[in-house]
Amino acid sequence: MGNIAVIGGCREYTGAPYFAAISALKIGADLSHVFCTRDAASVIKSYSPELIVHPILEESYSVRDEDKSFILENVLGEVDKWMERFDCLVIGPGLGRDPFLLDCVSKIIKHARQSNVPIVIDGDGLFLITNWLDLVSGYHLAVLTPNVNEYKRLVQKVLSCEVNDEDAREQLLSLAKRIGGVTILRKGKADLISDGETVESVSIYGSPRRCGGQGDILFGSVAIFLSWARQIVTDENLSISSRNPTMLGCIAGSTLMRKAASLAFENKKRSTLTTDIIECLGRR
Ligand SMILES: NC(=O)C1=CN([C@@H]2O[C@H](COP(=O)(O)OP(=O)(O)OC[C@H]3O[C@@H](n4cnc5c(N)ncnc54)[C@H](O)[C@@H]3O)[C@@H](O)[C@H]2O)[C@@H](O)CC1
Ligand SMILES: Nc1ncnc2c1ncn2[C@@H]1O[C@H](COP(=O)(O)OP(=O)(O)OP(=O)(O)O)[C@@H](O)[C@H]1O
Ligand SMILES: [Mg+2]
Repeated sequence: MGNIAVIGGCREYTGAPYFAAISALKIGADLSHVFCTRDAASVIKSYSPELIVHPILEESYSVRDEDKSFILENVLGEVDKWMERFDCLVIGPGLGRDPFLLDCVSKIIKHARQSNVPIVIDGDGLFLITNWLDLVSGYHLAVLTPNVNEYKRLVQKVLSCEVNDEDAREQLLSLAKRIGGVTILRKGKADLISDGETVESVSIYGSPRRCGGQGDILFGSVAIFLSWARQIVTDENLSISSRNPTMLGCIAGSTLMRKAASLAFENKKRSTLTTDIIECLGRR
């Protein structure tokens, strides 16, 4: 039922990549890998024996200038060894913004694209692509999942204007079109999703609580649902829909995340945490 790889996790953030990877696993993925920095790896491993953790990324502070190209090659070699086994790459949870690290990640995105592996990008991955749009522009298997701030930065950069909530659907449609038909899931009170062709909205009741990490559950979920939707759409015998698999993945991920958050809130009220929501992913 799919293998997912999360590229993220550095000295500051170890929760975000864990939330994304464990969510994919709990929803039904066979394996979840995490590619992170050395500092983050043993912390992430200690949260769960279920995850496969690769401590291969490096931040500038731990690398001498003369070693950078060698390390870059090494990182790419390690990720490439696994690339063909991945059904989706999840890029950005807790990645941080170190320039050398982001340089490595942009090369990983290029390789994933060459191999036709879908990529879901969030958090610091969005910071990277907002500055280097060519990395995803025109790639139909790319999904961006911006929160309120990340969306604002994307709109300013790509459309050279401010966010227009009066005409939210039209603006999202033109944004997705301008980035060459990538799929964008704009998170908020209602989640709006567009691939530049159509716009869908998911507004089932979620949770009034906003604990950090809910976005990470969401895009771990989108990754696994998108890989299933892609199999269904491409397998003639299973064909139940001609819809864009990235749109289907976003709709399913958003619906499940909101439902799980509402179940968790019924129980834990204001003290609901991301781990409580993850516990509800498999509930009915
Ligand atoms: N435990 C962890 O390790 C976590 C790490 N995270 C990582 O932290 C880094 C920064 O992510 P952030 O999510 O802080 O991104 P940003 O730095 O863009 O901050 C988003 C802020 O906007 C606020 N916000 C959300 N919806 C809003 C609305 N409708 N109106 C007004 N404010 C709103 C949020 O409360 C948050 O403070 C990323 O690398 C991310 O992956 C987060 O995913 C949270 C959990
Ligand atoms: N006002 C809201 N009401 C209900 N659900 C919401 C609201 N805002 C966001 N959500 C839901 O919470 C999930 C995460 O969105 P959010 O905007 O919190 O992302 P984020 O800031 O990236 O989160 P994170 O803290 O994990 O980085 C989305 O699935 C979205 O549907
Ligand atoms: Mg986020």
